Amino acid sequence: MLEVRDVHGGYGKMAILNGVSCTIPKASITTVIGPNGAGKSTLFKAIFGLLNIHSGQILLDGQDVTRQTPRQMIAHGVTYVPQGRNVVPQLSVYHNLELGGITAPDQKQLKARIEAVMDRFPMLREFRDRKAIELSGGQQKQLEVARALLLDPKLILIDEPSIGLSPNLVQEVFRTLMQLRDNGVAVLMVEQNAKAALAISDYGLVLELGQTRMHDKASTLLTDPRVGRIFLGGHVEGAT
Ligand SMILES: Nc1ncnc2c1ncn2[C@@H]1O[C@H](COP(=O)(O)OP(=O)(O)OP(=O)(O)O)[C@@H](O)[C@H]1O
Repeated sequence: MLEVRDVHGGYGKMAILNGVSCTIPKASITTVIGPNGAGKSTLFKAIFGLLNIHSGQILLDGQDVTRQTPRQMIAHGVTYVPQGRNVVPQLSVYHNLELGGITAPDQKQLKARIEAVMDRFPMLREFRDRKAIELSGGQQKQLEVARALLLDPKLILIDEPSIGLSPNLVQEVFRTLMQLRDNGVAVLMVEQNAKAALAISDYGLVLELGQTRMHDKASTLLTDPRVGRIFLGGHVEGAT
């Protein structure tokens, strides 16, 4: 579905991505791992049209989408859930969903789509009139994911979904991502919690110094001693 071909780019003239390549199939989860500053979040910005791309190509279903704007990427079926808390804290859950749908290409369908995402996340229906700030961290992340789903994405880019969440809530968010995968969505996530993320992923992408170092099945990376040694502090099972 998504193909990133030898992308170089950065902020202004400063190069951060120095040759990133990967292929993201439909109905799959890929986790991007790598040391701090490796360019993981920058890769997402490159895909979503928020970065100055110096060279290389980004293809979506075979179509060249390099240097498209975020609005165009949304129209192509790509959504981006940035790092941190992105809900409007003082607004209700329902109002947050309405706001999230503002950029949806088909506004007539918005109400029906909100109903559909509330069917998918019954918690949101239960708390529809509650202020977003009153939800737990995991529930707020689910609200963000639900908001992204209003745009009917085929590819969702999600940056550090587990940050600040307790282990139970992390599992809840991961389950949501697995459900999306089972419904045909491609998920590309950056996650510090690399071992847990790879365990629910189909593929892993290892970035270092803005370059693709490894791109393989998640199960292969999980048992690769290099991954454990370099990026996970030796915590991956089987690593020496
Ligand atoms: N808006 C920006 N302007 C200039 N430089 C930036 C900007 N955002 C990030 N950078 C730089 O780009 C490099 C890569 O940052 P990026 O956030 O992509 O790394 P990362 O792999 O996601 O790191 P982390 O795991 O710490 O989140 C860093 O050196 C960072 O300082």
